[in-house]
Formats: sequence, structure tokens, C-alpha cells
Amino acid sequence: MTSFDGVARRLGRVARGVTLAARTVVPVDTNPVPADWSHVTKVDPEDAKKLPLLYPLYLRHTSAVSVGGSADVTPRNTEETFELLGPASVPVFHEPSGPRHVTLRTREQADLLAIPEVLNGDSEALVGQLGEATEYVREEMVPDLLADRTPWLPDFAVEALADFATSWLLADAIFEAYVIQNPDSAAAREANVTETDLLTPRESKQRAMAAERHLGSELVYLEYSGTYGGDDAAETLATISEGLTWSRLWYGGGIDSRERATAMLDAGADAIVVGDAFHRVADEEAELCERAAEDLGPAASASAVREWVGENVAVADSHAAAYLATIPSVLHPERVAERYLTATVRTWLRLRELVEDGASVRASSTGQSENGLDLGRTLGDDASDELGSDDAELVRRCLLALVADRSDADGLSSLDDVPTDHFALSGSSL
Ligand SMILES: CC(C)=CCC/C(C)=C/CC/C(C)=C/CC/C(C)=C/COP(=O)(O)OP(=O)(O)O
Ligand SMILES: O=P(O)(O)OC[C@@H](O)CO
Repeated sequence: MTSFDGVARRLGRVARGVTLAARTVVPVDTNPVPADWSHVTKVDPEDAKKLPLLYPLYLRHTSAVSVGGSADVTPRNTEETFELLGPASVPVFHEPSGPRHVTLRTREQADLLAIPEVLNGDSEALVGQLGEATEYVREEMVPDLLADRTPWLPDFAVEALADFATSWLLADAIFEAYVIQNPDSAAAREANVTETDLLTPRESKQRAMAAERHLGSELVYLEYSGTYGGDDAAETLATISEGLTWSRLWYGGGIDSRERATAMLDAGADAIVVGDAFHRVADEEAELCERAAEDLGPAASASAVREWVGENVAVADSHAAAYLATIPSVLHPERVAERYLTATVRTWLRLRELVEDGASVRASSTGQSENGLDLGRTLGDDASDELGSDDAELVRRCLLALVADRSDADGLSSLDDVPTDHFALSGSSL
């Protein structure tokens, strides 16, 4: 027995050596966070943060979407956000800020689970919350899953499987080592980061090096949430990146222009994270569509809508253009913004037309509308042609659900799970 244990220990050491060699000396990239992700859009599930009506159009340009936020996030609004984002063609990962934000449903929908550990907060934010989460997974989430899916398993097998599944969930997750540098943010309050906890560039680098080597953090995240870190952040990114060989380095906070995005990428960030600038697109369009609905009739022609947008919207100063400008691969953000804002107004007017006509919109078992939701006609061909088939189906479902909310609709129970409250326009009358 002892000798078997000895062999197992030696094998374990060899495996650790191979893993370390792959992270350092061998020229392969074993980090599960793709190196080519350079732009991440953070979608906050909290009820006050909304989505643009045609969100898959905007999100098709970002490398990945992160679902998470620090305030007013609940299991319900997190699951609803995944209902909308999970089926989209862009990779979606989950960044919980509390143990119970992770549910069986969010695990099914998310491509990755990214768990925050704060390097300059209190011990709760480094390991306390993770401890609570591990207990919850081992003693509630996994046993509930096993009871549901494998009720015939004997108790001893349930125990062993629950141990394995809990460890697997953590082994399969990625860990994000946060350095929070804006004490005025919700994330700082959550992690108990105060003015005295802010780090110098050198201290940030030292903790990042420890996170890579000791905690195995796939990601180091310099977080200025809500405010732009400017030159201080650039210096910190440059210093941290000198110390990292394997972990990715991300920057988030106040990115709302091409200049800010490129400044942080040039300073050494592998990716920038954009949150508020995306949600502002939704707030802006709600106001815009309400104005358009007052000026234009529901049956306004495509050219009338284009003209109205040209005359009434300062596209260069719009939040749509600002968000798109944060994505370096979007070469002409203003042009793209004009196309998307026009498509949004067209869509909104078309939905009003459908509701006004008292259209009984039906969804067939495949989710196809039988009445009037041809996307080319609704969004305009140029915008609808940009959507792949999964995104097109998702947009169609969301639009049908918004109409169904306001009409006598038969056969629409398949749309009940579309959480339309998450659109900024859900508060506007159709
Ligand atoms: C393993 C399971 C089931 C769950 C993990 C649960 C854990 C450990 C959560 C970590 C909670 C934590 C340490 C939070 C600290 C604050 C933080 C970094 C929040 C992330 O906030 P952002 O999403 O950046 O927030 P804002 O965009 O609102 O600023
Ligand atoms: O909302 P903003 O300021 O873009 O910040 C993004 C992200 O770092 C928040 O976690």
C-alpha cells in the first residue's frame, strides 16, 4: 500500500513538472483564456443595466462577453442574462460576485466560469467567498443535480461523485486575480479595498507574480471600474507585464474611446474590458426610438428612417459610436454606429406597426414567426445580413417576445422564457 502511495506521489511530481515546463520553458500556450481575446464586453445582470434591442449586432465585434457585476446581482437576473446571451455566437463567460450567482442553469449556459480573487482586499475577497462557494457547490448544488439526474445511485457513490464534481468545477474554472485601484467603485466596496490598499506598480507586479505561480491565476485583472486609470494604469500594466509569463493581463475601467482602448493595450494589457460604455448604448437608443416614434409613423419607409437619423442624431457623439470605437478591429465606428442606430429605429417602428395592427404573431415549434418578422424587412438588409443564423434566430425570438408582451398572442408560450425586461426599450410603449 505504502509503495503504491509512493509511486502515486512520484507520478504527481512528474505531472506537476510537466505542467510547469509547459507554462515556462516549452513554447506552447496552455492558458485556457484565448491569447487572441483583446476586447471583452462586460454585461451587468443588475436590473438597472439594460441591453440594446439588437445586442447581437454590437456584440459580434467583441472577443467575448463577461456576465457579472458587483451590485444588485441575483441568481434570477443572472440566469435571465444568460437566457439572452448564452445562445449568441460570441463566447460568454460568467464572472460571479457571490457564491449563489452560480446555478445549474448558468453552468449550462456559460462557456467558462471565471472566479474573482482580490489581491488587495480583505481575506473574504481573497478566499472567504471562495470557501463559502465551495461548500455550497459540494453540499447543495452538486447533490441537487445528482438527486435529479441519477436518483438510483447508492449513497457512497453519490458522495464520491459529489467530491469529484466539486473539484472538477473548480479545476475547470479560471481564476482572476484582481488588483482593484478605484476605491470609489462597487467592486472596491465589495472587496473592502480602501485608499490605503491601493498598490504601487511594483507591488502590483509582485502580487501578480505570486498569483501566477502560487494561485495559478489564468488572469490578472487591473480594475478601475467606472473610472479611467490613465497614465498610472498604463505604468502599472507595463510593470505587471514584465513579471508575467503565463497569465493573461486585462484592464477594465472607463474605456469609452479608441484612444483609451489603444493606450491600455499598448501599455501591456492583453485585453481591455468595457462595461458602462456598452450599457449606455441601450439607454441612448430608448430615448432615440421614443423620439423617432413621435416624428415618424409606424409605416415610415426605410429611406425616411435613414433621413431622420441623419438629421436628428449626432452619430459621431453617440454612445453607439463610442462603444464601437473601443473595439480596434472596427475600422469605421461611426459608419457602423449609423447603420445600427438606423436598424434599431426601423425595428422599433416595425414592432409598433405589428402591435398597432393587432397582429396575432405566432411562433411555430421551430421558433420561426409566421407573421411579419422577416428580419431583412425589419432591420434592413444591410444590418440583417451581418447576423449569422444563430444570432438572427436570437434577435427574431427577442423581437417576437416584445410584441407578444403587448398583443393577444396565441402559441407563444415558447417565448415565455425570453426576459424582455432586460431591454432598455421594454419600458417604452409599443
Ligand atoms: C465557485 C462558485 C460557485 C462561485 C464563486 C463565488 C466567488 C468566489 C465570488 C467572488 C466574489 C468576490 C471576491 C468579489 C469581489 C468583488 C469583485 C471583483 C467583483 C467583480 O466585479 P465587477 O464585475 O468587476 O464589478 P463592476 O463591473 O460592478 O465594478
Ligand atoms: O464599466 P467600466 O468602467 O467600463 O469598467 C469595466 C469593468 O472593468 C468593470 O468590471
